[in-house]
Amino acid sequence: MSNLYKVVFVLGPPGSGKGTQCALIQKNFGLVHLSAGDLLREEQESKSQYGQLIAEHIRNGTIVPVAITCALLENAMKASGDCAGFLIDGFPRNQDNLDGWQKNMADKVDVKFTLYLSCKVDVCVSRCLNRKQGRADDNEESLRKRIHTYNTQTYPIIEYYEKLGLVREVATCRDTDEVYTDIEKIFKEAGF
Ligand SMILES: Nc1ncnc2c1ncn2[C@@H]1O[C@H](COP(=O)(O)OP(=O)(O)OP(=O)(O)O)[C@@H](O)[C@H]1O
Ligand SMILES: Nc1ccn([C@H]2C[C@H](O)[C@@H](COP(=O)(O)O)O2)c(=O)n1
Ligand SMILES: [Mg+2]
Repeated sequence: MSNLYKVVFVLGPPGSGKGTQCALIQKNFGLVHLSAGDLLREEQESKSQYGQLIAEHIRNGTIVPVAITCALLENAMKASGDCAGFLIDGFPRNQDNLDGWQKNMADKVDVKFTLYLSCKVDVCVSRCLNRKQGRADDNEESLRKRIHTYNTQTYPIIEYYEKLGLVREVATCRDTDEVYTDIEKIFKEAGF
């Protein structure tokens, strides 16, 4: 039996429902949900030496250098104990994320596929503006920047995995339950 961590990346525009769907997958399949954005927000709040740098990137919708994010992800994976695998939400978000992951993690993990949650931009923006979680980047100006970063830097990463036959796309401009029904099939077919 392989000792490699099983990993599913979860990507999609801001507000497409990554966190919402990961919570359901975690509950029903026993994979551990690790949101790169949540880990960075926790690091920022912990008076880390990187706090200011992380806060600036989050406000500007730009991407934190991979050394920081990859270390947070690896530490969280090590701290998780036995589980069915990991849902890595919001990573790899750009070429720097992908390069850093390949360099440090490629030989420790088995990437099963990338779950791509697709959704129209206007629906995503409206969901974020109504989210009411007090996020510093859920405002119109930050959202414009986050969507620009998604279109120019994250979508090319989805295309990279698509060329490898590793993308499973689910449209999320529908009720949460309908979206999850499609996702459940994908995870069952993948043997989870
Ligand atoms: N299918 C859905 N229908 C309606 N609202 C939804 C749906 N999925 C998620 N939401 C709501 O939209 C908001 C954003 O969802 P969520 O936080 O899961 O998105 P996300 O992709 O993780 O966003 P981000 O990239 O900004 O972290 C939340 O308020 C959530 O409750
Ligand atoms: N790989 C990542 C993931 C997230 N961030 C930063 C920049 C994002 O705009 C912000 C919020 O992420 P979300 O919770 O929306 O997934 O966190 C990053 O720099 N690198
Ligand atoms: Mg999220």
